[in-house]
Amino acid sequence: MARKKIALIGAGQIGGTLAHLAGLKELGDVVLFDIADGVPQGKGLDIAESAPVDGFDAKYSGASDYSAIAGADVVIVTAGVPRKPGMSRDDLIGINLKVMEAVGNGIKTHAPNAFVICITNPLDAMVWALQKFSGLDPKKIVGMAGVLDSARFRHFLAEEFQVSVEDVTAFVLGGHGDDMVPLVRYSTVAGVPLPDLVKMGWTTQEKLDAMVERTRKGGGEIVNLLKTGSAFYAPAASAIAMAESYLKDKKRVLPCAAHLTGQYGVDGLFIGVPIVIGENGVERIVEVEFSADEKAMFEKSVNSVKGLVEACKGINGALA
Ligand SMILES: NC(=O)C1=CN([C@@H]2O[C@H](COP(=O)(O)OP(=O)(O)OC[C@H]3O[C@@H](n4cnc5c(N)ncnc54)[C@H](O)[C@@H]3O)[C@@H](O)[C@H]2O)C=CC1
Ligand SMILES: O=C([O-])CC(=O)C(=O)O
Repeated sequence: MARKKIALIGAGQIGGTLAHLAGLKELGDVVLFDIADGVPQGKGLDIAESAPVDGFDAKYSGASDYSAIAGADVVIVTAGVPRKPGMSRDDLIGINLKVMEAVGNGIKTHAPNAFVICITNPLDAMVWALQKFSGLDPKKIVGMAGVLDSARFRHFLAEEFQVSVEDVTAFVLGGHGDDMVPLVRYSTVAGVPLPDLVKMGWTTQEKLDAMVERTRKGGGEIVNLLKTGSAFYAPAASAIAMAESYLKDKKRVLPCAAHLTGQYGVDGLFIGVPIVIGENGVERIVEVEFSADEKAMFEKSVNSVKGLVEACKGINGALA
């Protein structure tokens, strides 16, 4: 059986980490693409030289020509720029929208049947634009944010409760901005919802609220620590989980930015919701019930994404 082909558009901090993880997990052969000629080739060779030590088989190549991604089963897009301290993700919209146009055209020409995972920020607007530029079936393109935001929440919860991260589940939905929606009612330890854990005295409402707030600002916390860029280990791990679910038809239920056509009262936007990822891409959109408070938070987050999409249309008339 031929190996799967994974194309990584952008060979920066996340792209390099994705390439390493894809090899360690033997998901397939990896092509790194970047406009900075030499970087994708160098990272590819460096990781390939680690394979004998770690004992995995995967071919690595680097390129600055889109023809190299031809026939890719999965394309993961991190091309663009990250933010620095003092910036919001939304400040990246102008420069990264131009990048999405180039990447979308490359995918349209060379890998139109791939399952595409967009990571570039501001995420929900960039995945929307990438779908428009590439013309991909909306079921074959998703944005990575919810898995990362939920992982951050799970980490904070596991530390607070002193339990294994494996036994903590969390769902963070909505757009990937500071008004994202961590759903405490749908987050659990060993199946016990967080509000029940407050009642059981495991934590206090104040501490839970603080963890929710820290999750919302989780990206900025890392940006302020790193100073030169943004998080890359957890974002790469999150996208690899999504790619693995597609490549192995695992049908995992993961919070991702998916194209909505009326679900959650949203039409024509990409918003973070729980979806099933299998061999057909987005196989199901899971519509959970919201309380009035949750609905209000979700709508606020959707409105932020709407504003960004309108801004994209203003910048590039072809999207209007
Ligand atoms: N969705 C999410 O949850 C997260 C999103 N991000 C976003 O991911 C993006 C990438 O982050 P990093 O890898 O840390 O940045 P980075 O700066 O390390 O890498 C970006 C790479 O893109 C390349 N690039 C720029 N324009 C290109 C083009 N037109 N075609 C191909 N390659 C191009 C650059 O040469 C660079 O190597 C940023 O926009 C960042 O904000 C970062 C973390 C989490
Ligand atoms: O905060 C950023 O700029 C990068 C990002 O999206 C995250 O780490 O959540």
